[in-house]
Amino acid sequence: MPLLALVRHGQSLWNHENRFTGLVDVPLTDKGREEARLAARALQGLTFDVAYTSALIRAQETLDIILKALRQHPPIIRDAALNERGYGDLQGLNKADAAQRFGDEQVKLWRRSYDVRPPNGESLEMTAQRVLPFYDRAISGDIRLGKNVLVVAHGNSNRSLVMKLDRLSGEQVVGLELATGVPLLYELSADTAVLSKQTLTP
Ligand SMILES: O=C(O)[C@@H](CO)OP(=O)(O)O
Repeated sequence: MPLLALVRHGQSLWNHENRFTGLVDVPLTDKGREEARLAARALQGLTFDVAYTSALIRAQETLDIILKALRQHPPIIRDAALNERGYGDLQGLNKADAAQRFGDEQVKLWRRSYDVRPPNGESLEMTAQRVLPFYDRAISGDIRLGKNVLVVAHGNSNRSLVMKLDRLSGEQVVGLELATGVPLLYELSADTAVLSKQTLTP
């Protein structure tokens, strides 16, 4: 049965600095590179036929480190559809400073609700509206061919995918947090139904 591994990139410079990142193209930290190596260790023993990542360097570098550690060279598809949610005017702000300025509740709504849009940015719903059509037209095609697929993307692009795969509602997705560099492994049927899910703790 085809496998789908979902990985959020390792710690980025702005994760480390606690800043809203979104579409800003920041690199990994040394800790992020180590998290990528640990993700590879957790994925050891699996063989991937194709890999997908975003157009952003933190996800691409995480994928490169994982594939190098696994000594695998599948075709890589890089697509902006898998980019992090655009955080609009919040990009670059420190998250704790933003909570002081706008209030904890407002910042939580911007960060975790399904349909509240940060100023000039994307809600999770808007992110899902570009991630899920890409899943349907590209990734699920590979799964239907029986391929094992590795996706290395971002907190909110992966939250969109998990919301679909786990059939979470807009209310349930509020509580979904994805750690950097911790693979989620789905076993799917050839018609892309989820058969099982596990978290591969490094
Ligand atoms: O800043 C961001 O782009 C994201 C991911 O790091 O943050 P959040 O946890 O608010 O979704």
